[in-house]
Amino acid sequence: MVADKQADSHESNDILVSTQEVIKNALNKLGYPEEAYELMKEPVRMMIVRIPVRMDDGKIKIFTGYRAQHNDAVGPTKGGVRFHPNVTENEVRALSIWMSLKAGIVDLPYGGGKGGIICDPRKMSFRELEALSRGYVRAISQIVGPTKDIPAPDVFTNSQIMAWMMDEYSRIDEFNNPGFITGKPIVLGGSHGRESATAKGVTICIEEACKKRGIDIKGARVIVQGFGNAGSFLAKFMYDMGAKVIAISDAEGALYDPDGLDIDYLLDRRDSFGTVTNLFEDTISNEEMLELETDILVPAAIENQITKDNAHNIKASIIVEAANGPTTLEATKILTERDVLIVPDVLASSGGVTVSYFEWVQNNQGFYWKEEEVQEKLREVLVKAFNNVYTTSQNRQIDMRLAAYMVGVRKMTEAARFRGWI
Ligand SMILES: NC(=O)C1=CN([C@@H]2O[C@H](COP(=O)(O)OP(=O)(O)OC[C@H]3O[C@@H](n4cnc5c(N)ncnc54)[C@H](O)[C@@H]3O)[C@@H](O)[C@H]2O)C=CC1
Ligand SMILES: O=C(O)CCC(=O)C(=O)O
Repeated sequence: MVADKQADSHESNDILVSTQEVIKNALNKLGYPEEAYELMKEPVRMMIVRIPVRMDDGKIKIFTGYRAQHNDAVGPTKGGVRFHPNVTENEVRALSIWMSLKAGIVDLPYGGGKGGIICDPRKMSFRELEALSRGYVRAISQIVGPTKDIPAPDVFTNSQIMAWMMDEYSRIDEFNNPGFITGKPIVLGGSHGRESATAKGVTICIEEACKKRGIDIKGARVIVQGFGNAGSFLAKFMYDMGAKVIAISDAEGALYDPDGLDIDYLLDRRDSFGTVTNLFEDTISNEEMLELETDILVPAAIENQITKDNAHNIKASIIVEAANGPTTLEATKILTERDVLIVPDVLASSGGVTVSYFEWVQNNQGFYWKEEEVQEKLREVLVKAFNNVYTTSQNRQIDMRLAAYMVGVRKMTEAARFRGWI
């Protein structure tokens, strides 16, 4: 038990440590003093909560949850809530820092926040999940709210969970408060385009990256790791654009067809947790899939999938990170030396929080936009952000991850400076 805990904290510690390393490097390159790094290296607030839930067998189970608020110099913090057995405190800390960077890159009036609960929703009933979601909101209610910290979906959470959380917060607040959370169902104040927004943002980044590398998406080979919210919509967008999606995967394994998979068929069969490969006998492993010949590779599942151990074997010429933290720093270095273009997570996956911002704006003004308006605004934001980061990387002769951190960290550091914090 103790050994497990140590192994866990070591792994997620690495994510935090590597994030801190790039933040430090970015702040140095921008010429900020040491105090800026001291402020930015950790969340300003971290809440740990214990949530009792009566399970279907009548017994009470206590769950541990977290909410990290990285930096609120620019505005309220914002970021998703993850339900996953491997959630750790340090992972949530790192994820909250990445949210601040995303908000900076796409220029939103937010800082970063992130939440997580250690649980396996795949093994819980609907009723147990509702009780856990409501219990989490009650536990963190003092530090969240539409002008403080606005949660959203992440791994293994969805619009139904957002709806329960919004309802619980509205009860506590004693009035209907849709702006407390984003990623809600449309009938409860959700925005058109939010469900597919992360994948749409990734698609826009793929289009821009392909232009830089002279790759035609039509006919290009694409591999997508993860078939949940981000991965499944992305596979569908690529498929509809005429790309050949040769492999997809989920937590159980991967499917591969060099002639291209039938994505519509797979979408019809996947379950609500993004699992589909368990229905097939002829599967390969996630590890094997990542090393297949391809033009574009999109990790859209979990952290630390591309490491120094497999980076030399990756064949893709473009990697677009839909997932948070799929590539380690060592792997980034190896791949960059091999001239692989990596579009980093903090840029590539920022479509989700961008449309979440649109949702929050619509909730605040009580006036709702058409799907086309959302899509047009999202494209404008993402194309500008991509080119800003790309140009920074070219001008400074640095990889796109460091360039993205430089772009992302600047606004909150300036805001903190004007506030007199540093
Ligand atoms: N949903 C959103 O709006 C956003 C999601 N992201 C990131 O995208 C990634 C995926 O998130 P979602 O699609 O929302 O989650 P999801 O819960 O909808 O889907 C997760 C997918 O990853 C697969 N998976 C889980 N563990 C795996 C493993 N060990 N190996 C391979 N596949 C595994 C699952 O089977 C599922 O297909 C995460 O890193 C998340 O933080 C980033 C920005 C926004
Ligand atoms: O939609 C949001 O507010 C946050 C999405 C998120 O958690 C992420 O980008 O990692």
